[in-house]
Amino acid sequence: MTNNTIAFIGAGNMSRAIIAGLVANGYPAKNIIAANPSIGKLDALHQDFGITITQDNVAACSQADLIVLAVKPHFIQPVCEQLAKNVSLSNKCFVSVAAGVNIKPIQNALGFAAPVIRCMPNTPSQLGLGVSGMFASAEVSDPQKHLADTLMASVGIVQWLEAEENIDDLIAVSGSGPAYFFAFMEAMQNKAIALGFNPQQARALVQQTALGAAQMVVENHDQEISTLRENVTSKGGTTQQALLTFAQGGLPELVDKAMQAAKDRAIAMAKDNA
Ligand SMILES: NC(=O)C1=CN([C@@H]2O[C@H](COP(=O)(O)OP(=O)(O)OC[C@H]3O[C@@H](n4cnc5c(N)ncnc54)[C@H](OP(=O)(O)O)[C@@H]3O)[C@@H](O)[C@H]2O)C=CC1
Ligand SMILES: O=C(O)[C@@H]1CCC=N1
Repeated sequence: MTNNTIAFIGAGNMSRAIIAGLVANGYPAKNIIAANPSIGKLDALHQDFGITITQDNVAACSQADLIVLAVKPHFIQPVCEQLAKNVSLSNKCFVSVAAGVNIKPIQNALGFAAPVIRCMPNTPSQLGLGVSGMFASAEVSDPQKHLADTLMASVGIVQWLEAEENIDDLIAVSGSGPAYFFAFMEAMQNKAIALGFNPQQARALVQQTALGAAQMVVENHDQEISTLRENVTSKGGTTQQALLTFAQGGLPELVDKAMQAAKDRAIAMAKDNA
């Protein structure tokens, strides 16, 4: 498996996160190549992980077995058309991490029914704590699926999905999800500062509380999250008042609406990128 060459097209946040995980898990840096138009992020990847870098997508893909498409969604089509024109693509498998770009338009841009895997990771992948949803087109072989699984398992947990449309559901939960928690932490941090803590204290209080709460969920897997919440909530106490305020403000409905909006946006993007 580690003999396979993996090319990353686009050297931004997601590529960096996955490359960091791969190298940390012992994938040979000499078998990883990243391509990006500007040189700064490439230089950093070379220095930090020892991988091969190039500003030429075609050169990166020519030797690759697995090609990770990690550009913004609107660049997927032109990048695939460029590769189709200039690289012999038979026997190569594509992993697209782009939100809102379905397999069919990727295959259309590549000019044939290429093996394509949709993958929806998230940014905690850079710590090895990611979640990746994966869906493989019918053309993907078992060894290609295994290689893609190895790739993403190096940065977190992998969930193979039954239908491509489940990727849009997963984006709303775990793809965009880190930002929901960051937004909540930002709001808590702002109030902590308003209460008189300095910014460093406010951040320390909020981040350790978030980390502790998440770790409690992880370690108490036999308990419902609602039970952990109830354990904090003394009758007639402070937490109860805060939670009542959340409920009166419609927090559960708001979360429902926000996640639905993320899913709807993924579907709309897929129509634009069809
Ligand atoms: N960020 C996230 O939380 C998640 C992102 N995704 C998906 O991952 C993809 C990448 O996102 P992210 O890494 O955050 O984005 P970034 O903007 O960090 O990275 C995209 C990179 O693509 C490069 N690029 C632009 N045009 C080309 C091209 N023609 N050929 C090769 N490289 C090119 C850019 O280079 P330059 O800067 O030099 O222009 C940039 O470095 C998106 O499609 C997004 O939907 C999926 C899950 C989570
Ligand atoms: O916001 C986005 O579109 C991407 C996909 C999931 C996280 N970031």
